[in-house]
Amino acid sequence: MKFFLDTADLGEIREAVSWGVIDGVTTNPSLFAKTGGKLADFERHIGAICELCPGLPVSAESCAETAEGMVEDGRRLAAIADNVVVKLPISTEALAATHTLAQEGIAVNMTLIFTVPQALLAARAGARYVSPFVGRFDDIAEDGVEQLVQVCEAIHGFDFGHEVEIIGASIRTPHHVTEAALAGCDIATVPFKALKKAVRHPLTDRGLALFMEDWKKVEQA
Ligand SMILES: O=C[C@H](O)COP(=O)(O)O
Repeated sequence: MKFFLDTADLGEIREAVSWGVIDGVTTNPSLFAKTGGKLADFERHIGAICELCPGLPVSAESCAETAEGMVEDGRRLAAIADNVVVKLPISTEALAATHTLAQEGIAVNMTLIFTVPQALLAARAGARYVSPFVGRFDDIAEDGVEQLVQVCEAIHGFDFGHEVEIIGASIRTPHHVTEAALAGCDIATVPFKALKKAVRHPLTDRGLALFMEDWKKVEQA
């Protein structure tokens, strides 16, 4: 399974890319808002992310409400850099926009996917990436992992006539990362904080402390 970083923070992207584990970046309006950036800075900011990870897919979301608006945004976003993927929240308008953008060779990441039918429709319309959410199910006391498993089974068993990768999204914990991998996700998009947590384990910390202690004995001997 590949890892995308779910952030619009340039410092986080720079650091995680330096670890050699990042295969792409996903952003959304909430993540961009967190950076404190203004609307006028949005496209420049996406360009800066693309420069930090050349050749790796970077999802940039359109907030248009009509298919025409999404297509227009999509073309403009795709012109920022070759590695931009246009992110569209699923709706009938977004399906139509995806159909048009895909025919023009512009990759779409269809987001806010919570069910198998939504995932199938996104892929049928031409989405290159389909993003089922996990954590937001947990927020309403439902099982996000169960839905993720079903989406993976439904998508991977069908030939859509183009490549479709599943991005496990709304991943909040190392446990979600494990479940996404076991469900068969092609990619998990993980916030920086959760990615850092996934590196750690209390037994790793304890083992390292012991190694350091014993090494001091060797040094003193
Ligand atoms: O846009 C996709 C994000 O993965 C959503 O994550 P979140 O539910 O933690 O906001």
